[in-house]
Amino acid sequence: MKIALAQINPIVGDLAGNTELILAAAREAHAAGADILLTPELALTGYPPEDLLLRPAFLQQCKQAIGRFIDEVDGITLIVGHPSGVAGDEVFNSASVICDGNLLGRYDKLLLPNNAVFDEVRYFTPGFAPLVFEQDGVQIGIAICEDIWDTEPAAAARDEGAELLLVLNASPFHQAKQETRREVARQRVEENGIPLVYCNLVGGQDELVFDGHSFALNKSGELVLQVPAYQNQIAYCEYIDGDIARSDVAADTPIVESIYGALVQGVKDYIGKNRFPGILLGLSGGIDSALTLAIAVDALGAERCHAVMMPSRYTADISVTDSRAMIDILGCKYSEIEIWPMYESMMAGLADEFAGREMDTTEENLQSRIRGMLLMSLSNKTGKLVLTTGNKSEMTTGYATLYGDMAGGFAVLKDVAKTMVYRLSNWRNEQAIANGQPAPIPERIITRPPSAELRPDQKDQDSLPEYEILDAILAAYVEENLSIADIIARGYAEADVNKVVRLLKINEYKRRQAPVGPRITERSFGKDWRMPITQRFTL
Ligand SMILES: Nc1ncnc2c1ncn2[C@@H]1O[C@H](COP(=O)(O)OP(=O)(O)OC[C@H]2O[C@@H]([n+]3cccc(C(=O)O)c3)[C@H](O)[C@@H]2O)[C@@H](O)[C@H]1O
Ligand SMILES: Nc1ncnc2c1ncn2[C@@H]1O[C@H](COP(=O)(O)OP(=O)(O)OP(=O)(O)O)[C@@H](O)[C@H]1O
Ligand SMILES: NC(=O)CC[C@H](N)C(=O)O
Repeated sequence: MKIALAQINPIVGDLAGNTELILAAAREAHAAGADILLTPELALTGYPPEDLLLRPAFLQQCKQAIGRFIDEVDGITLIVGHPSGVAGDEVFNSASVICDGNLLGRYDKLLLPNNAVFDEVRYFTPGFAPLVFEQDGVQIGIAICEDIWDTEPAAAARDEGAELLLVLNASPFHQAKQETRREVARQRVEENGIPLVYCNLVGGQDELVFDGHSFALNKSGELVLQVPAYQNQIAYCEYIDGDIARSDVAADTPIVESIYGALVQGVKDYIGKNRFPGILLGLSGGIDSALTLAIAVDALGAERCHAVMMPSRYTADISVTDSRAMIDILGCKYSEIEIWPMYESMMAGLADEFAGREMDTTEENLQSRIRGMLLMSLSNKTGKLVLTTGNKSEMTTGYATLYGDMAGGFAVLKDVAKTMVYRLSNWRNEQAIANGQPAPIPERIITRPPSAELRPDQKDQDSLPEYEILDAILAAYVEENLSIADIIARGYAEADVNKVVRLLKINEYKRRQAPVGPRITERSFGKDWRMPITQRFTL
């Protein structure tokens, strides 16, 4: 029995397009001799459909699409993920088994994740029974994503006679997630002694990135199929003599490469699925905007990227030289716009109001806001989306200007700490050199000390702890959820920990106004960070 896994990239809410995508996958898999086509979780709607699930018309159309699968899928058993039910009543997260004009059965997801980025209890009623169906004399059980993260659903399917478990998934990426998934799946295989096939989505959806990385484990728990990350493709494995035979096992993707891939996929799909002609960004000669541009060019091609250098009196000559050098390598559209005349004009307009007051961050922020305004004006005129460049360390400490460098539509590095910005930049350069291409990020952009260049001789580290320390404290507090005391007990200076946590707390309002950006860690400042802005808890 040949099983096809559709590692596809549906668009949330595009029921007609996704239906065609699934039908095309069924035709392709059938032509390749497959007996079964397994799709990802909620393949019909894309994942997560969020409050679309509350709209009666949406669920009604999902039902019609299932009718089309029943009418049109031919010669292959389709296992398709979709919502079922009636809005306002019971709605299930389901998988239908469809073959040659018949609906052989419907499975409803038993375990609904409601942690981290998941909200399934808001939308779905849990199912209550396993589904096991027969194909070519083999008893096949079904599970949907979270179902395999606990023991019972797989055991229930095995108790019903399943000899093989097929799992539909919408499992978003974060650092090292693939190892975790495989380990979870391996435990189910070990407990039940049956092989498992895991089909995951690929693609970006707002802040989530699905890396694909579909796989199969044989009954000994060995990896016998692994589909490469971020590839939109149909993969195949064979169930022979009671087990899955070894087929193509793609090598694991190293962490830095997998994060870079997630950022590229996130940008590509946000821009592509929202139909923007391209992107704009402010290129400063610093590492954050340089890395953001490299990612954008990899995602969209140089011709869809427009970098704008906006020097001021405080911009070092090397910032302009290095920006031009980067553009020479990447070949994207580039403009230079002097901001000092605008700054002086704004300051003249404010002179009476500011009379007798010292210079402070107001003037720094004004430069940032002029740049933000120029980029947004170019966006309005050209239809291109502005990418913001702030990283997670800056989003933690509030080291960014509202309506200034935070102005834009998609925050590429929002979940990438500054230390990871360096690792990604170095990796991208090394990868280019290894492929015989010029390194996209000029070396000096990586080696010079970071500066906002908003006043003379400014360096980020004048006002922030060293990034190594800042990022470690940030990861401990945000991702590991440790208390201030726990982090100090790890050996960090009390003053540093207190400073970082204080900055984190007082800047919640800024994060709430920030654009979405791809999630790459176990806890990003997105759906999985829901802190009150107005609050008094201090530990
Ligand atoms: N709780 C609250 N809820 C809602 N709004 C609140 C608020 N607290 C202040 N605000 C508002 O926010 C304003 C302060 O925020 P904002 O105007 O952004 O300004 P602010 O946070 O005071 O300053 C921005 C900081 O970011 C640094 N920066 C700027 C640009 C680029 C970079 C870089 O390296 O990338 C760094 C800059 O050097 C400065 O330290 C207040 O004036 C007030 O209007
Ligand atoms: N001279 C400039 N020209 C164009 N854009 C700029 C300029 N200066 C700052 N920006 C924009 O504002 C963002 C914030 O940059 P800033 O230089 O203040 O700090 P940063 O966080 O160190 O970023 P980077 O590493 O990109 O310089 C930059 O990434 C860039 O998009
Ligand atoms: N969609 C789901 O049920 C995903 C939940 C699962 N824990 C995962 O992240 O892979």
